[in-house]
Amino acid sequence: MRFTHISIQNFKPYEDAELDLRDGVTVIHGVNGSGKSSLLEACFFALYGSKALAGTLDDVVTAGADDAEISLEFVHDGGQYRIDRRIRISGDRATTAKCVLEGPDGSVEGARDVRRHVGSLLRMDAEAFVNCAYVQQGEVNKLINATPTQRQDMIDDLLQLGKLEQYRERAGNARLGVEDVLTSKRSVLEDIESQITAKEDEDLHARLNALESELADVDEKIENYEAQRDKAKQARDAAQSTLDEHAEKRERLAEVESAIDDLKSKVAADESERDKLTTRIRELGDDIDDLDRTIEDAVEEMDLADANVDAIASRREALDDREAAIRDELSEARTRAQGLSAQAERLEERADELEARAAEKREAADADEQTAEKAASELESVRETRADIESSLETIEVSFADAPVELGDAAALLDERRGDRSAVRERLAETETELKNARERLAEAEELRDAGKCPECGQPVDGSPHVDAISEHEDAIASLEAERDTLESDLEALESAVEKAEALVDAESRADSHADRLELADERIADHEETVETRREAAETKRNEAEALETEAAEKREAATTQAERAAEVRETVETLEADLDALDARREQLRRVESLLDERSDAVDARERLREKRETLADVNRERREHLKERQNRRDELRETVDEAAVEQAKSSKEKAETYLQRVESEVLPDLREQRDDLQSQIGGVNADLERLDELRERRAGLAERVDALESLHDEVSTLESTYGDLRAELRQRNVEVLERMLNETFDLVYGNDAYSRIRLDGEYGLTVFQKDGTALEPEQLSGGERALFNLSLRCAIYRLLAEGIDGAAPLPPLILDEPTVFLDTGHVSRLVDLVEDMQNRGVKQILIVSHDDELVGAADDLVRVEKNPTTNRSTVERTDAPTLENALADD
Ligand SMILES: Nc1ncnc2c1ncn2[C@@H]1O[C@H](COP(=O)(O)OP(=O)(O)OP(=O)(O)O)[C@@H](O)[C@H]1O
Ligand SMILES: [Zn+2]
Repeated sequence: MRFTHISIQNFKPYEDAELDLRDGVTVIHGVNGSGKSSLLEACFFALYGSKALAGTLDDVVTAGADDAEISLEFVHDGGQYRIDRRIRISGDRATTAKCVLEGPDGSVEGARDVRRHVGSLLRMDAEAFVNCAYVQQGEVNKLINATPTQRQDMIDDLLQLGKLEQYRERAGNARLGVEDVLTSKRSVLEDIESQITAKEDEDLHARLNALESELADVDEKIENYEAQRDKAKQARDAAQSTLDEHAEKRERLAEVESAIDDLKSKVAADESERDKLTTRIRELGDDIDDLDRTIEDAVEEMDLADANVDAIASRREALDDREAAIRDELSEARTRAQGLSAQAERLEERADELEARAAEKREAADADEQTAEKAASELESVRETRADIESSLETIEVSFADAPVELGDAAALLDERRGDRSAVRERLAETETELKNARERLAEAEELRDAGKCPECGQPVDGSPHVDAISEHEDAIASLEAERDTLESDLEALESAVEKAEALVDAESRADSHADRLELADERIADHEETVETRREAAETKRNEAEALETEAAEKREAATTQAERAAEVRETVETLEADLDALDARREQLRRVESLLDERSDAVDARERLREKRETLADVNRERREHLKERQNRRDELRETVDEAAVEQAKSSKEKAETYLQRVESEVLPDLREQRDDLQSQIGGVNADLERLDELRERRAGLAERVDALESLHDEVSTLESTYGDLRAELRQRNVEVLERMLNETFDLVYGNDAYSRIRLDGEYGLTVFQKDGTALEPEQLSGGERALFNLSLRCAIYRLLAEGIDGAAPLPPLILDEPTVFLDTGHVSRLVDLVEDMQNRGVKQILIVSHDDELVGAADDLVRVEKNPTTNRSTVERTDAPTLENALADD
């Protein structure tokens, strides 16, 4: 098997990488962390999916990417294969979104099916792949530290020796199964044999014979008893029929006798009934005679033409006619009485009404009269008042007789007087002022004169031009004083004149008011006079009207009395007519009585006729009965003669005997015997069943014995098979161990090339021991780090070689993959490693993939692949560089 192409997207540090892989040694190199191991992991993951991962699916998808795709192409056993996987992150989990394996036989889909298919194709699962072909980085001690059992399991598994163990186990299980069946069959066989022995000891045939002869005896007895029983039954039945016959006869006799009694009593009953009927008929005859007499009296009393229906009917018709006439008259009289009563009532009402109106009139007249009286008395007092006013007015007129003015001019006089007075007052005030001024001027002049100065101009004067002036002044004063006095007396006179005028004005105004009042009084007098007159007249008229009304009322009342009297008369007529009607009813009642008497009579006659018929019928019936009676009595006598009491007694006793016998045989003897028979039969059945069972057991024993023999030989075969598988595996393992030990020593010699150790031993239990030159043994763990790395590589290569030589034909091995094998190695040992790789190639390993940055290994490569990581994007790329020739290598140096 060889990888041919790997293509990855978003796988770990790779964004998008592709690489063709060829035969021979491919070395993948690059700096730490550039993505070398990831490239190998991608191949491994492509084959086995999540089983190839230490971590989870999420780890393979480039951080931040949504999905990763891996596609691996390889050739295997001459066929072309391709696996495509796509991992998608959905949510926070990664899932396999696509997984398809395409091969020459079609395609397989789904992660699980693809993994299984790859497992069976390569004959190894993910773990076996790691153990055999893929030496992962830093796993130097894995095989060394493993326990021998783990190693054994691992190598057995790789070499498919596990299958033999499986077969051996299956054979073992089969052996155990056979043993189980064999044991149970043997115990069944033993059980059956002991059952057979027990049955044989019972001597079943002798028992069967004894039981059968006993059964024959019992059967015979039963037959005898049954025959006896049948005879007894016949005897019992014969007696019974004799008894039944007699019983029937007696019954019939009793029937006849009771029929006779019955007839006799019926005859007697009917005879007494006939007697009763005769009495009743006679009584009815008497009743009819009585009725005839009563009817005759009534007819006579009522003066009826005849005592029959027609006479009664014609009389009833006459009565009806009479009644109709009376009723007509009555209804007329009632109407009239009613009319008259109503008239009387209406007249009374009218009289009442008229009287009431007369009373009203009288009341109104009284009221008028009163009003008139009141007006008359008021008229009187108004007249007195008027006289008073008149006299007051006269007094005032008298007071004007010596007045300067006429009545009516007082106001003008007062105005004149007041005008005069104010003129005088003015002149008086002026005069007084003039007087005052004159006096002042006199005083000044006198002063100046006394001071010798001109009293007029103030100039000093000697004596007198101006003495005259003083006297002038004194004259003026005197005249003024005189004028003033006159004015003052004038004023006084005028004052009194004004007062007088004022009194006149006052009197004049009083005279006016008296005149007004006088006018008013006159008006009132007129009013009152009119009232007195009209009211008195009205009262008179009303009284006259009242009188007239009262007269009319009296007339109406008289008429009412007349009509009421007439109504009473008519009512008397009504009563008479009603009495006539009652009399008619009484006549009718009498008619009905005669009618009912006639009915009663005819009923009685009918009844008497019916009773006579009945009596006749009874007589006929009794005649017939007597004949029957005679017949029955003859029959009874015949029956009495046939009854035989002695035969009945004998039949009774023989029936009793037969029944006692039957009772005993049927309820005791026969059931006992039958029980015995049933018991015997079931015993016989049991013995027969036992015999059958014995035959059956014998048959089964033969079958079982055969089966046990077969199982025993099968058990032997399976045991042989089991041990064969065990032996085969041990043998094969031993052979493998020997080969592996040889290859391990060869490889270790090749890579180590040191004389320190003589050899490595791999014992049958896969224990590993290293021997030093001096023969001392060392555990592999005791080796140095580098030695252990070499030892591990040797062991891995040995296993790979063993497998390659062992099974390569069946399933070509995958490429040998070494991840960083040089880690612990010094330069010398790196060249040894190169030798090992060449050796492996020479031994036919087609494809070897090595991750390394060691120059020497790089130099040994057929193909060189360079892995680089972009420091800024952190994305890895892969590229194939030319295979380094020696010159290239030297040139690089
Ligand atoms: N899921 C991932 N997404 C992105 N980068 C990843 C992821 N997983 C691993 N890496 C990166 O891949 C690199 C590891 O690659 P790898 O182990 O293949 O390197 P290497 O070349 O084998 O290194 P060394 O020489 O040290 O063995 C690391 O730098 C790591 O950061
Ligand atoms: Zn003078």
